[in-house]
Amino acid sequence: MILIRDVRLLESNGNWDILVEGNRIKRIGRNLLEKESIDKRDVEIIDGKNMAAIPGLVNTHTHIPMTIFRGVADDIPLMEWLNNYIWKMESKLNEELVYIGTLLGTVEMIKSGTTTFNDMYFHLDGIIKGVLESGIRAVLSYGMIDLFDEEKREKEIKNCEKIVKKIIKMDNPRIKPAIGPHAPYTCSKELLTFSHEIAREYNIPVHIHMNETLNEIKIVKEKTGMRPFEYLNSIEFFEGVKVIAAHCVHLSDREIDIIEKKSVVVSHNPISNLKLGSGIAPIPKLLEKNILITLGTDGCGSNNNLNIFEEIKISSLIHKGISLDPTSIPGEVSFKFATLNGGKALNLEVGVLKEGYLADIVLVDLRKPYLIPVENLKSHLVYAFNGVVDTVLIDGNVVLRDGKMTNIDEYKIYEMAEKAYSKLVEDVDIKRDN
Ligand SMILES: C[C@H]1O[C@@H](n2cnc3c(N)ncnc32)[C@H](O)[C@@H]1O
Ligand SMILES: [Zn+2]
Repeated sequence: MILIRDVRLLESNGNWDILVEGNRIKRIGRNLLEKESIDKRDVEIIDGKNMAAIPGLVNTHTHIPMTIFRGVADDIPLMEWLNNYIWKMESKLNEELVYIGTLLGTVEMIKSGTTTFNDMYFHLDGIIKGVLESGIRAVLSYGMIDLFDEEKREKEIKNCEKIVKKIIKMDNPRIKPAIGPHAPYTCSKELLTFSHEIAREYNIPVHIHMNETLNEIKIVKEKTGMRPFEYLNSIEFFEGVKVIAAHCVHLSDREIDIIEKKSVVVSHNPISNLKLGSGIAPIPKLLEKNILITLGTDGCGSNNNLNIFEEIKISSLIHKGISLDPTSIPGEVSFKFATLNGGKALNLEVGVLKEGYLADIVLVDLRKPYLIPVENLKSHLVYAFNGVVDTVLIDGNVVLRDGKMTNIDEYKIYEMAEKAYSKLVEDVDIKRDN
């Protein structure tokens, strides 16, 4: 058991104790050591004085191994970015490079309070290894791209089935499977239909890029005569499955109706959308409907970090700015995007500090200048905090203590990641500035 003592909570005044048993929150109360007559020899005590406890944050859209692509290709449009840089470098990836990129990404996420991420990428064995070692929680999908080629499609389908079965067989509480058709402009109708069917068969979510840029909408319209959400709806893509749609930047009213009617979950990635010049998703409009909004960072090639606190802040400020309405997207709402809503989106009992929920808990040290006056802590976590957290529990295990990873050597990972990066760029002929 672990007892976090004397810690501040966001939703109630004063200090509290949180008792963790196994991988769940057993009790939240006061003087639990006495009340629950816990034998001191059976419990690890964490001193929560001068700390606040918040639910571990949820990042609903990442490509975690892209940490080793960070900074390679800034300031260029999406299609050029994908074709001339990213997809070239990805063709050189292997399990080892992906494993290292994943480790770096999990360290970065845990140190900034993210305890669950929803990922779409390749070489899943490397990602799984990194997730297992780091102690983080993940929903993992194999990113499928067939570019409308039948031979590629068969390969993608085989890979997808293999990985879903492997993750399910692992039966690890911290790793869940999802189905990851990349996007309607890179996946054939058959591959999209396969994705829907297998997601339904295994009752697992679908994770897909949707309506990120005007260009891709034009491509889909030329191919199908419909806008992306209309096209997917026409092949019953949303029937009976939960779809997490990343981006959703350029939407028609009809598409917004489909999102609402089919309970599509939106992963709003404001920083990636800004950095790639894709646009700004109409979040205030979506909030008028019954639509679940969550937050994602996308990959480090288009952000360039995995600090979801930045998405919380900017997903509030940006909409105030473009609507000229400072009451738009209040801080409490954007904080919920990355906590309560993230847990709902992924069907995980995370994102709330509540008895019975999974023990994914983040402790923030309040003795920081930007968290004073502490009374307005809820506001600071949205508008002032830099995301550097102190202690993190995931699935009831302490993975970060006093800002240091407990179970992996972070400095060794930084070295490994530097080597991985040099290997990656030396094999690939991409023009680089320096
Ligand atoms: C899983 C696949 O998605 C690609 N990828 C990474 N970022 C984006 C983005 N913003 N939009 C579309 N695809 C992206 C990865 O580079 C990989 O090829
Ligand atoms: Zn993406």
